[in-house]
Amino acid sequence: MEVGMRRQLEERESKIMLPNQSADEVSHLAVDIGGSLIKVVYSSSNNNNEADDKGKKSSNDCVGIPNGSSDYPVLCGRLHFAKFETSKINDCLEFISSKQLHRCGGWHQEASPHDKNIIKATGGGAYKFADLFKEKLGVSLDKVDEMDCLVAGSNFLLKTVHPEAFTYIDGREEYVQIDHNDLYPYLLVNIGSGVSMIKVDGDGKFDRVSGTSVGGGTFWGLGKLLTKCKSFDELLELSHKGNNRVIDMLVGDIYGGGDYPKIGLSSTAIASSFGKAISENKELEDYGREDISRSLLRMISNNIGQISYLNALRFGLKRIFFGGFFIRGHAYTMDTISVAVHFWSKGEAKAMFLRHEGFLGALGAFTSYKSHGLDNITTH
Ligand SMILES: Nc1ncnc2c1ncn2[C@@H]1O[C@H](COP(=O)(O)OP(=O)(O)O)[C@@H](O)[C@H]1O
Ligand SMILES: CC(C)(COP(=O)(O)O)[C@@H](O)C(=O)NCCC(=O)O
Repeated sequence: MEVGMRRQLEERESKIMLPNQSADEVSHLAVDIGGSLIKVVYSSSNNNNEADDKGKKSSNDCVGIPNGSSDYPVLCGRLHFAKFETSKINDCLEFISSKQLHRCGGWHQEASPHDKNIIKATGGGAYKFADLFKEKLGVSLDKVDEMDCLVAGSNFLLKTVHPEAFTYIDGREEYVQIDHNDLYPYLLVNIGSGVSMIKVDGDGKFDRVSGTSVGGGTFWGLGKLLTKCKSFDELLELSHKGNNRVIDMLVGDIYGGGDYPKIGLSSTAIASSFGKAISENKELEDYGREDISRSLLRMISNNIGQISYLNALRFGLKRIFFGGFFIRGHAYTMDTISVAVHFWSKGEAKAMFLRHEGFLGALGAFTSYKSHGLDNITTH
C-alpha cells in the first residue's frame, strides 16, 4: 500500500510516547474544534510513583521539564490523539465522557475543584459549543487563540518530536533534520476547512500574513456535491484511481499537442482546471467520479501550493511547513503541493509536511497548560 494511503487509513486514535510511557491515568485534555473536525489530545501517565524493579521511583525518570521536577507525572506517559467530525460533536462528547477525560485536573493533587472543571479549547467551536460542553460534561472551555495554538503546536512538534517533518518528492517521504538554531523564520500553512498562512519568527512570534477560503472544506464540500461521496475518505480514495486529464484542459489541448516553452509550460501542464468540460457535450454524469475527484484535489492543492509560495516569496522564506487535516498524508495531495512549490520557486523553496498535520492547534492548546509545566515537555 502506498505510504500516503497507509497513513490515511490509520486508526482514529494514535499516540506520541512521552518518557517512561507506562500507565494510563488521564491527566490533561485539550480540544480544537474546527469547521470540519474536532481534534482531541490528551495525556495519560503513570501517576502511582511505585518503585520499579531496581527500587527506583518511576517518576524520577520523568525528565520532561528542565528542572527535572517530578511534580508533573504527566511527563511520564503518552499523548493520545483522536478526531471526530464537528457535525457529530455528540460522538466526541460521549468519547470524552466514556473515558472520563474531562476529569483531567485530577492528577494534580493541589488542583482546585475549579481547575478540574476547565479544559483548554481552541478553534471556532470553542466559542460555538462552549454551552454544550457545559451542559453535557459540566466543564468550561478555557479558550485559547487558534493562531497562537497553531504556531505553538507547530513549534512544539518541530522542536520536540523526531522525526516530524518530511518532504515528499517523486513518491518518497524523506525526513528532515530540524536544526533548532535555524528553524525560524518559516511559513506555516494550515489547510483546514479554510487556509491560514502564518509567518513564524519564534515562540509566540508570528504574523498571519495570508489565507484563502479555497481549502479542505472546499474539496470536501464541492467533491461531495459533484461525486455524491458519503465520506471524505471515499472521496480521497476515488482520487487515487482518477485521471484529471479527462476534465482538465491541458496546455497541449490548447496548443495542438505541443508545449509552450517560451513561458515554461509543458504540454501536460494544466492550463485550466475543469476546462475541458466547457467544450464537451457532456453532463456531470458522463464524467467518472474518480476523475472529478482527482481534478478537484489537484486544483485545490495546486492553488494552495502556489499561494503559499507567493507568500514565502513576499517575506523571503525558504521553508514552508504544511499542516491541517486536508493533507491526510495523502500521496497525491503532497505530491501536487510539492510540485507547485518547486515549480513556482524554481527549486528555491521547499514544501515540508508534518506527521501530526491536523493536530497542531490541539497540541498548541495542550501545551498552553503553562502553569502545569506542559509548555516545556519533551518526548521520546
Ligand atoms: N474524516 C474527515 N471528515 C471530514 N473532513 C476531513 C476528514 N479527514 C480529513 N478531512 C479534511 O480535513 C479538513 C479539515 O481539516 P482540519 O485541519 O481539521 O480543519 P478544521 O479545524 O477547519 O476542522 C476537511 O475540510 C477535509 O478537507
Ligand atoms: C477562519 C479560519 C481561521 C478557521 O480555521 P479552520 O476551522 O478552517 O481551521 C480559516 O478557515 C481561514 O483562515 N480561512 C480563510 C479565510 C481567509 O483568509 O480568506
